[in-house]
Amino acid sequence: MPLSTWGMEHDADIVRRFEVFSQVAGLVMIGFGLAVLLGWSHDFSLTGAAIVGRWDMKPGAAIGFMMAGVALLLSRNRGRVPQAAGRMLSLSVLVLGALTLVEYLWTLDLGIDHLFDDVDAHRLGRPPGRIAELAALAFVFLGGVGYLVSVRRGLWLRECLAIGVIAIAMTGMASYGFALAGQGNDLFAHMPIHTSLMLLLGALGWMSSVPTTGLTSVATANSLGGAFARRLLLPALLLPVAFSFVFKALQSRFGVSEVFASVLAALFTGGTVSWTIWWVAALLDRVERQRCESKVLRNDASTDALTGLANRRAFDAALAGLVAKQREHEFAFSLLMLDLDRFKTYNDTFGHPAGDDVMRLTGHLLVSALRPQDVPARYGGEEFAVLLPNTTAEQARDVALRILDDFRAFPWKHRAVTVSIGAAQAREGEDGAALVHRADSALYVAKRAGRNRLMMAQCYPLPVALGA
Ligand SMILES: Nc1nc2c(ncn2[C@@H]2O[C@H](COP(=O)(O)OP(=O)(O)OP(=O)(O)O)[C@@H](O)[C@H]2O)c(=O)[nH]1
Repeated sequence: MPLSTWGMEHDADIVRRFEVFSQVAGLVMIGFGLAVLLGWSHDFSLTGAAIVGRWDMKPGAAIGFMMAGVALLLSRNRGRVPQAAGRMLSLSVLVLGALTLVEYLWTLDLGIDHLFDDVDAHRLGRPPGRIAELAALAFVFLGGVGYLVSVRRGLWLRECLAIGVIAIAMTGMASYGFALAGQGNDLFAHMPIHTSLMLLLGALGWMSSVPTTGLTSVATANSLGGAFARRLLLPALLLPVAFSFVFKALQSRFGVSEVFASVLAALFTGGTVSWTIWWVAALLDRVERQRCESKVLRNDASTDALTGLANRRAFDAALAGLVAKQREHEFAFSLLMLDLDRFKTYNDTFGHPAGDDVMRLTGHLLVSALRPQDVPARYGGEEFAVLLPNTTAEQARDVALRILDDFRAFPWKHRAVTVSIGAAQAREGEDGAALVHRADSALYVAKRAGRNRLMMAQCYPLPVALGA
């Protein structure tokens, strides 16, 4: 079932997947935070084996991620108490980050950094267990995102804050590669890589929890743009960071020169961008071709091959549409039924191919006599029908007389070709079949009256012959 927000159509399945991702992100943050806290309390480093020489996530950060994770899980619950609890937790994440920043800015110690003994503390020259500066800023942003999502306010501020968290997380990840290569002594040097990863997960989790609003609505859109965003955004976000990380790690672990590592990172990043552009171009090309093919197929299915007019199926659909529209609004429309006169003798005398030429020319004559919104159709054999929207019987009569004149004036190849016309304005509540029947009956009367003329189907007992 498609959901629609901001004029975009969203696929319910994709929306659900994003919501599930947000819940998984919440669970991972809680689990990771718990594991880190356990590590601190039992004196082992969770990431020590994988991330040599780097310090672990601080206990304060682990608690921040746990609170953000629970808030994310609660965001799915519509109850008032869980909603209020989720809002409080998000505000707590914000306050945690803000207090840490206050500590840095005014060299204060508010006592929030002393949960566990930190062996790195002396090396860093700051209180034990204090969250890195940029991680603290990211917590302020992350808490803000969570709060704004839960109160359904400040859409663009919320998206800007989420992008801020993502930017900090990605810079943290990229600079980790440099730090590995022994060149990182800047702000990011003491922000652990897994803090960056959890921040990224938190921001994406909050953005995915409201998948039909903000920037995420593009990724869940049921369109080509949505398909691009779903497939390309995350790789585009992560791959360049991953490359710089991997090649800097190569530099530090295997003694690859800095120039060579940078060249490799540039090559792979450039290759990824080129591949992405190629992929988008190939997909656009395929979509364009499919659109052309389906247009041809659609035309084939609704067009009469000989005359180029609408076929019977398209006529029936257009008639049903007008009948339905008339039921909803006050709306006049009329129908002309046309039949070539003595066409059998034409065929018999000049041959079937010459008869086909007449059929084709009839198509041209009708199109040139009508407005773009009128629907001329081949009804069957040498019988034609014309639907005239927004047209009263009087106006339909003028159109039919014009067609009669056009046939009479046309320089036909072998002999004059004329047409008989029956016209009827749709009555209120009348169905399509009844309207066709009345116009067809008028056409029959026109034939009986001598052909080459118009007969109006009226409310009067006797039809009125015109144009003879
Ligand atoms: N060439 C050609 N002839 C067609 C086509 N469709 C129908 N016809 C012919 O149109 C003729 C219709 O003949 P009738 O129904 O007897 O009517 P008529 O000769 O036009 O006479 P009235 O309608 O009474 O004026 C038949 O000979 C059909 O074969 C077509 O697509 N091409």
